Order: sequence, then C-alpha cells, then structure tokens
Amino acid sequence: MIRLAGLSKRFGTIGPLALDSVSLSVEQGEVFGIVGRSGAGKSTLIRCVNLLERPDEGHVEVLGQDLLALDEAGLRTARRSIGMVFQHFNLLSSRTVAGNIAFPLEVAGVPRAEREARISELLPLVGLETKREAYPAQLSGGQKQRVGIARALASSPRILLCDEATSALDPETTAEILTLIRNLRERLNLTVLLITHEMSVVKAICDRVAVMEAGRIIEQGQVFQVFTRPEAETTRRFVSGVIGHGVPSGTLARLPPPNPGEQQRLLQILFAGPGSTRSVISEATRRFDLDLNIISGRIDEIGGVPFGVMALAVYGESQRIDAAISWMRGLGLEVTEGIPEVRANPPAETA
Ligand SMILES: Nc1ncnc2c1ncn2[C@@H]1O[C@H](COP(=O)(O)OP(=O)(O)OP(=O)(O)O)[C@@H](O)[C@H]1O
Repeated sequence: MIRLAGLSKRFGTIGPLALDSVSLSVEQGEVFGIVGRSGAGKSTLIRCVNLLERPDEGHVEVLGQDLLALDEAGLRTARRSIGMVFQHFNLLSSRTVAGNIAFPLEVAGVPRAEREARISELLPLVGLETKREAYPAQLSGGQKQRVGIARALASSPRILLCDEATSALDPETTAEILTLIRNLRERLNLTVLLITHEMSVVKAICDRVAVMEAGRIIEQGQVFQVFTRPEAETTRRFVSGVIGHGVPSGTLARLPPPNPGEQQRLLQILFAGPGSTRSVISEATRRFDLDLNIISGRIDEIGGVPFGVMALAVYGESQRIDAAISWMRGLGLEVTEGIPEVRANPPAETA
C-alpha cells in the first residue's frame, strides 16, 4: 500500500538531515506505527506519504503509484485515497460538525445531496449521530477528533495517516479513539500509518512498528517482537516504560547477600504465548533446591498474545542454578542473566 525507499530530506542548506535514507513498506490492512522522540523525523516522514512534504531524494509509492511523478491534478486525485488525522484536529470553528466533514468533499466538487448522504453514513461510524449541527467549541477533545476522523474518511480513502492523533487527549479518550481507529480499520478495510511518541499507543493498536532516531529507522518489526526483544538501546528505553523491563536502581543493591558457598544470580525471564501463566517458580524451587526471589513481575498482552517479564534473584549452588536455567529454557522460556536497572520513578517514556 505504501512503499517509501531511500527518503532523505534536509530543511535549509545546513544542519542535520530530517530524514536520512528512510525505507519502509506498509502492507494492506496493517496498522503500522512510527515511534520516536521529538525531532526524530516522524512528522516529516508521514507528510512525505501524501507529499505535504517533498523529499529531496527517494521514492514514494502509494497504491502502486509513483507520487513524485504525478502532476498537481494527479496528486489531488491520489490524495483522495489518503486520509489524514491531525494532533490538534484542525477543525474550522465557524462550521458545524457536518460542515467540517463535508469540507473536503466541497473542495473536490461533490454535489450537495451526495455530501449530505456521506455525512449521514460517517456520523454513526464515529459515534456522533447526535452532534451533526454542533460547533467544535461545543465538543470535547475526543469528539473533535472523531470529527477529524470522519473528515479524513469523507472521500473513502484506503489509507489513513494519523499524525499524533491522540497526543492532545487524556488516557481514557486516547483509548477510545484508538479503539475507534482499530475498528474502522476492520470495518472499512483501511491501512493505517500512524506516528506517535508514545509506546503505549503502539502497544494498543499497531501490528508493526518502526523506531526512528535522528532521521533514521533504527529498528522495525512486529510489535510483539519489538516489545519483547528490543534490539536498539533507544527501543529498549521506549519499551521499558510500557512493559516494565528492568527494576528500579537501588532495589538490586538491597537484595540480601548469598550464604557462604552459594551464589546469587539475577535472571530476567520472558514468558511468551499461551503457556505464560504456567507456574515455573515454585517448581524450579523444588526441583533444584533453590531460593527464587521474585523482584518484579508483570503479565501483559500485546496484539492478543500474552507475555510476562519477571525479574528473579536466585540463590543456591552454581550448578543447580545452571540446571534450573536449562530446564526453564527447555520449557520455552527466554532466560537472560542480569537485570537492567531503571531510574526509580522514570518519567513516562515519551518524546
Ligand atoms: N518546516 C521545517 N523547517 C525547518 N526544519 C524543520 C521543519 N520541519 C521539521 N524540521 C526539522 O526536522 C527535524 C525532524 O522534525 P520532525 O517534525 O519531522 O520530527 P518529529 O519526530 O515529528 O518531532 P515532533 O514530534 O517534535 O514533531 C527536526 O530537527 C526539525 O527541527
């Protein structure tokens, strides 16, 4: 649906590249997230998909069309297949909900009766049947974004671009809007590309994710894979704020020392898949005659797949600990030695 190849972009003549050879493919029906800190290049990248921003170099293919090769008229037509939702809604305050939704249709020259019919279809889709004649000032943030979404869908696009669509909303409203986007994706067979600085958004809604830093994609993959096995340090930091890899610094220092002749080893265990709730701790304790202290543990779900991360301090004879690790790995658990430390009370992992 979207193929970006070797995109580079520099604003002005000096300074760093806002985009540095970015390549990305988004397949039909996916919700694809791009996450990164402020200034990473996310907005520039998403704006290249509908050519609100023109890259200096590279290739932009959407629905099989080379957008950079189109003239203005061709680009206008192509853009009807690409709806866009904005962080600050960008509604016209002098127009009603219906007037805002109709706006892109008016610009495209769609006759009035057809516009009205389309509005009537869209309002129930976004849960705003009763707000047709309301003005933006009379709406909550979540309702305003519902209007923004309806407007983006007015021309029946096949692709929805979401530029920090929930960043101005509170957590509860964010969850509602994300659920709405996910449902619309299914109902309307949309492909969604979204940018966000919040890993929790990616976790809630995306199938795949790309992590951006300094104009580059530093890591990408299935959300489950990236969350449970982050490779880049930046990704690890993003992920740890959401799924709790690591324990607060100071906690490890307060662990009791091992008895003479015994070892203390720190293990991080990742459970993934349906067997995740299986209790291995008590069984390992019995089988291998060890003391296993749970320092932290969390069960979560990403894309419907349960997984858990547990940090353990294990006390006992070295060989027994080795045997317990082999046994746990044999059960399909991912066991790594060492527990990443995080600052106590880290700020929410956002840009
Ligand atoms: N119109 C512009 N003129 C000059 N520099 C720009 C412009 N737009 C973006 N930049 C610069 O390009 C880089 C990438 O910015 P971009 O807005 O794409 O990042 P971002 O990841 O979306 O960050 P944010 O979430 O803060 O918007 C930054 O260094 C930014 O200052």
